[in-house]
Amino acid sequence: MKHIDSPSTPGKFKMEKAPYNRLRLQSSIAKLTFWSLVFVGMIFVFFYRSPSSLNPVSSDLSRRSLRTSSYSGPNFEKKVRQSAKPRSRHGMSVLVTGAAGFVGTHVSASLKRRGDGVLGLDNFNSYYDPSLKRARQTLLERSGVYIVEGDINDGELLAKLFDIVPFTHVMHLAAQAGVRFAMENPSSYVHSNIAGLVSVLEFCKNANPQPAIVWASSSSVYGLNTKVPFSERDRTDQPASLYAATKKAGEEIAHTYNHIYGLSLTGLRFFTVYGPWGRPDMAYFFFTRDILKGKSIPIFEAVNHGTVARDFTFIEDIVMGSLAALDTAEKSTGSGGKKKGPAQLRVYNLGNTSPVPVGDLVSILEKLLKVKAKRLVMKMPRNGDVPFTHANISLAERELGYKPTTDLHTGLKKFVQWYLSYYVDGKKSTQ
Ligand SMILES: O=C(O)[C@H]1O[C@H](OP(=O)(O)OP(=O)(O)OC[C@H]2O[C@@H](n3ccc(=O)[nH]c3=O)[C@H](O)[C@@H]2O)[C@H](O)[C@@H](O)[C@@H]1O
Repeated sequence: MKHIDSPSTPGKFKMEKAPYNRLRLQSSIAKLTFWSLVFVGMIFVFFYRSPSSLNPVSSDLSRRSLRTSSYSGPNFEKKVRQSAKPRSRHGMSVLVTGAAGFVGTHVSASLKRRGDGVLGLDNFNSYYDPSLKRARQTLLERSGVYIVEGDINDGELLAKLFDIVPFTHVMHLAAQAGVRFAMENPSSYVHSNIAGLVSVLEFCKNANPQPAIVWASSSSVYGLNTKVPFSERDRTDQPASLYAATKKAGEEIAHTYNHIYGLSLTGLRFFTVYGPWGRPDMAYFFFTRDILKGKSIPIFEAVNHGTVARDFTFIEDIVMGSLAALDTAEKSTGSGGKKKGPAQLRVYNLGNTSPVPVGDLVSILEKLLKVKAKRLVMKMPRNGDVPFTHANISLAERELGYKPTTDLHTGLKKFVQWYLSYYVDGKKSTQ
């Protein structure tokens, strides 16, 4: 019995008599078959049905390959090609990152309207109400702009898009925005504004032909500077928030990619952009919501009851400046990741050059909404805000023909009209 129980014991098997041996052999084959089936079954269960928590790496890979599979196929490629195709041979083919964002939507629509090809990319994150981003997407789709849903850090996806389309330009607007949120979620700023920028530049540098890149920097890079108006020649080494620090880092990274790889790079320092389809995290937007709801609104003041002011800039002026930056961008000089000669490297202020105190912004909103605001004046919290911004725009005027034409009252009137039709008449939730 002992031998039957241990059939594989070497040496002892030879000692058995012949009929008994045959019986043992049959029994061994049956057992071997049984255990082989069990083993194969276990392998199947392990690889195909294991819960993701058991193997995070492989589950992440399989998730990614599932996602990537929705980025392939003739239908996907056709939509991408069609959207990115300019109307005429001389038009641009622009990849707009952050296309479902506030500035991204307006820039994409304007480019498409004038005949350029536009492909959008956006991850539709939930930093603010994603349904607003979806509504912007619907708007763009109606005008023929397709937005691919994906992240700028997804190398496989970027490779695919650059494979399908030889973009002439990249308008890089995807970013983690907002000055104060950086204290709540610092890593999201590093992920989007630094790692994400590098990811985009890596693909641009390797592309053949290399596109010219225009991207969103920020007025916040002037940080704690006191000399006004802020000029591009001023120092930018004292940021007041992590947001500002990541935008400043972006400008240095742009220098590096221009220097090593010959990428044509233009950074636009936007000054507190506002307008229809804007961002609900910005003061003018949630002040409007809260005034209408009868809620009090916190109005910050600087030390010694000093006024806090912003160079609020209307979205249509920003769009004009952004398109002018694309139109005047020279070609990148590199090819296949190698620099062939010096390339353009530019930075411009896009502001309105007339700062308005936040209290005055509230007064304009009160008139437009015909509702008195419950003002709660308070000391500016130490959360990354700066007391004032004021752009010197002479460089953009000279080189881009940039000339803002909308004052705060006119711009807010357009915003309020949109807000009322979207949220009140359209019965959308304000959250
Ligand atoms: O120009 C820029 O670079 C930046 O402009 C805005 O940042 P910010 O100017 O701080 O815009 P808001 O957050 O809308 O604040 C506008 C003004 O309202 C003030 N504020 C804000 C919030 C609040 O509760 N109360 C209040 O008085 C702020 O101090 C600021 O002076 C954007 O949020 C940034 O993403 C952008 O990069």
